[in-house]
Amino acid sequence: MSDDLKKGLEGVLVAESELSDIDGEVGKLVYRGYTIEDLAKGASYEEVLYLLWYGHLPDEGELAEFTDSMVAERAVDDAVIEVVRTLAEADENPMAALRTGVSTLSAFDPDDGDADPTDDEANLRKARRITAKIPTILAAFARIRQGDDPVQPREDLSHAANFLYMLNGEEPDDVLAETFDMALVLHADHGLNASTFSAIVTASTLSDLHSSVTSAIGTLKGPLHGGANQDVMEMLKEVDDAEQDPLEWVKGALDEGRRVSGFGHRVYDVKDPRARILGEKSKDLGEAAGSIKWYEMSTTIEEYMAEEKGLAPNVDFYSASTYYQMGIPIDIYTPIFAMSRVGGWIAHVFQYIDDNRLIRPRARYTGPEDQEFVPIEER
Ligand SMILES: CC(=O)SCCNC(=O)CCNC(=O)[C@H](O)C(C)(C)COP(=O)(O)OP(=O)(O)OC[C@H]1O[C@@H](n2cnc3c(N)ncnc32)[C@H](O)[C@@H]1OP(=O)(O)O
Ligand SMILES: O=C([O-])CC(=O)C(=O)O
Repeated sequence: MSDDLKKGLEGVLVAESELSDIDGEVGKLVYRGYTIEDLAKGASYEEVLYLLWYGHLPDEGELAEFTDSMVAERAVDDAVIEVVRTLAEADENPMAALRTGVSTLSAFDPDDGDADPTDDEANLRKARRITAKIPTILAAFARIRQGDDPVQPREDLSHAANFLYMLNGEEPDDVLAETFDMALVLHADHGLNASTFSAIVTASTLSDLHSSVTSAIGTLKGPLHGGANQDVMEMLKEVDDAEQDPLEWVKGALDEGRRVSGFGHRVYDVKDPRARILGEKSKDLGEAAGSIKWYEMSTTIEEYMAEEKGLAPNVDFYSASTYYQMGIPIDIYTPIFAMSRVGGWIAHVFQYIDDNRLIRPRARYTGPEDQEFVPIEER
């Protein structure tokens, strides 16, 4: 047994995976051998889900069957919506609300209860239900808290377009629907990131799929992981609202020893390929709207961070201004990340439990030794 301490488990191999591969030196990401650039350009989120869960890209018949099976699961039980309503009225944090919402889904899942956690067919049915219902829960939460009624899912729209429809109460145009679909494709999987690791730690105890996804949502919520996309937009807004020079802002933040959200990565030494794609999208959206101020502010910060800190943007940096220009409320950026990443979490859980071993690392004990126990009344 090695006594080397690997803080943050950096570089530690704990599993084999066929799902996604990252080359952090050149900034390359692939899902099952397909580059993220090709998938972003050519595949829908539904195709990527199929690829991750079933191992190959679907043909037209397979995709139609899969899509129908997902669409059929979009509606959420009224009792779950009532829980969502209570959370929205209590002004719950959206990620916390999503975490509780997904946890609540298990009470209404016909395959939950005493189901064998390694039953592949039951797990796939649960996977479809959880993934199809997350957008419905999230859109309902976002609407209820602003005093609007939830909008029922439509059957004729894609996963991405249906979410925007349920969120805004109107069908998105093609640019919005395609941009959002692409964002879902980009966020679907990323090796053993922290939230995916949480999901498989939970699965490795032979717990159920809802528990794995709930654990993962809680992990994605933090500002060092998925929570960074919200922080990035709040930072850009702060700079803009104060009519500050972005360079001055970023210098000040670094001088105070603060981290700049959306920069740095455990695996990438160079710009995250997803940030390259989203940066272009952010610029396109700005040009279409007649102002690229968010894009320009972002690139100014990017250049300074590269020069001063040698740090490059991660996926959260340019997703922020992309979502902002799509009119999406800032505090649901991280739940949107979860809405996509659930596909990857589930794929990793399936893969891991196929050859399961309990995940249980060690901590080096640094506490006191040989203490003499003193009964409470004598302390
Ligand atoms: C989807 C995702 O999860 S992508 C990541 C989203 N998170 C963020 O954007 C938050 C900001 N980024 C960070 O905090 C980090 O870069 C992380 C958490 C992503 C990666 O962390 P680690 O691999 O553990 O790197 P670590 O925290 O050890 O940082 C290494 C050095 O870079 C510095 N650094 C890393 N990121 C940043 C940053 N964003 N701003 C300023 N300094 C930074 C650290 O202060 C540290 O410097 P030091 O050695 O002088 O103390
Ligand atoms: O891989 C990571 O550590 C974080 C990340 O970029 C992701 O989860 O998409």
